[in-house]
Amino acid sequence: MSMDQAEEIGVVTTIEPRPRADFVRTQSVEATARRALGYLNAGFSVHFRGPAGTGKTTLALHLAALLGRPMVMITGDEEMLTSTLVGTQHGYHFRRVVDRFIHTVTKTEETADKRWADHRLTTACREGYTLIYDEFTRSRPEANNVLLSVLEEGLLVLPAQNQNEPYIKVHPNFRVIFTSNPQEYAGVHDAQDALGDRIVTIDMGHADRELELAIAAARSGLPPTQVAPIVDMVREFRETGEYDQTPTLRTSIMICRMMSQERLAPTIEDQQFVQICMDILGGKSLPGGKGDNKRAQQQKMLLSLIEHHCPARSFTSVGEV
Ligand SMILES: Nc1ncnc2c1ncn2[C@@H]1O[C@H](COP(=O)(O)OP(=O)(O)OP(=O)(O)O)[C@@H](O)[C@H]1O
Repeated sequence: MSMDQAEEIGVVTTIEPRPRADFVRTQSVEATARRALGYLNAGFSVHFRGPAGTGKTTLALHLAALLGRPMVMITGDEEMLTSTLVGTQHGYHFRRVVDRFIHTVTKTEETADKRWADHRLTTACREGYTLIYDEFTRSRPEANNVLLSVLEEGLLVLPAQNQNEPYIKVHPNFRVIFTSNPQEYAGVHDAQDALGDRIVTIDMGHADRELELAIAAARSGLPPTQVAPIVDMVREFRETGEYDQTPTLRTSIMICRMMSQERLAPTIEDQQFVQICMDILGGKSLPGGKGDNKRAQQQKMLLSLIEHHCPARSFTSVGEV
């Protein structure tokens, strides 16, 4: 049964967040985490806003682990409705009464009631869980409006269909950690002013060199000396602006993990290493049309970046280090 199907019948799957063993804490990460935790402890919800691959979701999960409450997660999208967040009525509940006293008579009475099922927001508000609402600006503002009274008055107003319970009082431990990417151009709605006014927004930029290096080393298991040329190459590529899709932290992690798996040394002499870099870095640009030499120029630029940061014979293979 999928998570959505389970929710349809009123079972919300929660996660017990645990600190990740490979979570990297540099001074800059600690400083952002401390700031955000201060707001959360004061009863506010926070919003990490920044481009793709800047560590927003990872930090949100880390903070959820520090809050020590069960967690539910939602990812915003265009199809999101208030009922997807809050809950809905589903199926029929049948009741049958059979008259067993007079054997010759079978009296059957049937009633059918629609049943209400809480969805993730309602469960989190009721139980005081942490809600991570990833990419919340992909949802239409009308769907998110239900959060206004949750965050301001501490009341979750339930739809009229749920006649037994018009609203619930939000548990004092309930918090939301939002993330959004303002650079996405497709299917994103500006965060409504009213919602933005109720949450603390912290802007996240691309990781500094120290952080990118530490994350790429932690996620690949390679020593920092092996990771440094890759991180420097990706960072220089990022600065050129010569791509259609920004090479993020994930680009550094991918190349380093491939090096670790294939036991490759970061040198232009290694054909397999060069091919992996060309695949991963080259994929950041859209293919040019026939006769378009943009692609050829870009490949030349990438090769010279590789040569500059990973020159011949600068390293032995990973296995020999
Ligand atoms: N402090 C950290 N420690 C370890 N790994 C990290 C850390 N921050 C980010 N990462 C890693 O960097 C990558 C990008 O991070 P993450 O997915 O959190 O970014 P994001 O900003 O949420 O991206 P997107 O907007 O594309 O979802 C992931 O592989 C993540 O595991």
